[in-house]
Amino acid sequence: MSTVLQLKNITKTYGDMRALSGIDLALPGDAYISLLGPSGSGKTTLLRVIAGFEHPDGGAILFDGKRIDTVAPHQRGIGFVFQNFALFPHLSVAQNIAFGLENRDVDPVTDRRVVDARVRDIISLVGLSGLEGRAVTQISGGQRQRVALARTLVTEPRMVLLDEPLGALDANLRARMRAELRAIRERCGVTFLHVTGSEAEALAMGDTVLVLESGRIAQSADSDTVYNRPASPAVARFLNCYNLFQGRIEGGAFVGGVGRFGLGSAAPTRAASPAYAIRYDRVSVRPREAAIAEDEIRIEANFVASEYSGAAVNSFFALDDGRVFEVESHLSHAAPETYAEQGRYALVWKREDALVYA
Ligand SMILES: Nc1ncnc2c1ncn2[C@@H]1O[C@H](COP(=O)(O)OP(=O)(O)OP(=O)(O)O)[C@@H](O)[C@H]1O
Repeated sequence: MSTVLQLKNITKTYGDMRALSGIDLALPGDAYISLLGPSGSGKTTLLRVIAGFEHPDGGAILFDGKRIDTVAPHQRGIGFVFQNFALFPHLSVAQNIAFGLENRDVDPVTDRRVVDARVRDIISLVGLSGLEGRAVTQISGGQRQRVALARTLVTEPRMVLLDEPLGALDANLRARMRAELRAIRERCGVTFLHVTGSEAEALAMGDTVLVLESGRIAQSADSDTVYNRPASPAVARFLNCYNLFQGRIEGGAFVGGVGRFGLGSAAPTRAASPAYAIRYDRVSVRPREAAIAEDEIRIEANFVASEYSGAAVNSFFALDDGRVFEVESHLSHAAPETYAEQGRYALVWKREDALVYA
C-alpha cells in the first residue's frame, strides 16, 4: 500500500512543555487509522500539525511525497472534521455542504449545476438523502456528524483528520456511527486519521492503531496486535484490560509485591522497567483449596464486588497489598458465577498467557 503521509522526527513544544517528541510515521493510502492516547498525550497537537494549524519546531511532513511544512492549511488537500461539527446554523444541510466547495481557495466551484450534482452525490454517500433542505438545527446529532463529514468530503481531500468525531454523541449513537464512518470511508477510499481517547473505539475502527504516549508513538500496529501484545506496560495500562505488576526478574521468575510468577517460554518485551501483565479475561476464579496445573500461576485475594456489563461480568478482588485485581468472565462461556462477599479465592492463569516486560 502506498504511503500518503509521512512524518519525520516531528517535534512541537509549548514553552517548556514538549507536546510531540520526535514523531516518525508513515500512513498508508485508503486506510482507517485510529490515533489513541490518554488525555494530554499530544493527539490534538499531532492532528493540528498535520493540518497546518500549528507549526512543528523541527522535522518534516511529506504528503504524497512532497514537503508540505510551509503549505497553508487550506492548500494541503487534507480535510478536518471538528468534534463540535462547526456547522453554519443558518444554512440548510445542502447549503452547509456546498459552502466548502463554493468557497475553497483552490479551484472553487461556481457552476450551480456542478455544485448541486456534487452535493447530491456526497449526500447520498453519507446517507443523508431526503434531508437536503432541512436546517442543521433540526436534525439529529448523528445526522449533524454526517453533514460535517460531507462538508469535508465534498472538497475531495486525499486524507481526512477527525478529532474525537464521535465525542459529542451519546453512547448508543456512538456505537452505530463507528460502523457508519468505516463504511463511508470505504466507499470514498480516502485515508481517515481518527483521534480518540477511547480504547474500544480505536480498536473497533482502525485498520491500524497508533498509540501516543507523552508525545511519542508507543505502538503502531493492527488492533489485534495492540490488544494482545501491547508494546509497553503504559500501553497495556491504557487499554484498561490488563492487571499490571511492577517488580523484577530473578532466577527465571517475575518477583512482585504479591508473589513470584514463573515465566513462560516467550522472551520478555523490552521496556524501561520490568512489569508483568495478565489480561482480565485470562484469569479464572477457583475455590481457595483447588489444585492448579503445573503450567498455571496462582495468587489469593478477597472478593470485593462484581459488575455486570451485558456480555461479560467483571469481578474485583483485593490483593494482600491492597491493590485491586480484575477478572472478566464472558457470559457466552458460562452462567455468571456468584462469589461470597469478602470470600478468599484463588485467581489462576496460565504462565504462557502473561506478558512480561523487562
Ligand atoms: N496551545 C497550547 N499552549 C500550551 N500548551 C498546550 C497547548 N496545546 C496543548 N498543550 C499541551 O500539550 C500537551 C498535549 O496536548 P494535546 O491537546 O495535544 O493532548 P491530547 O492528547 O489531544 O489531549 P485530550 O485527549 O485531553 O484532548 C498537553 O500537556 C497540553 O497541556
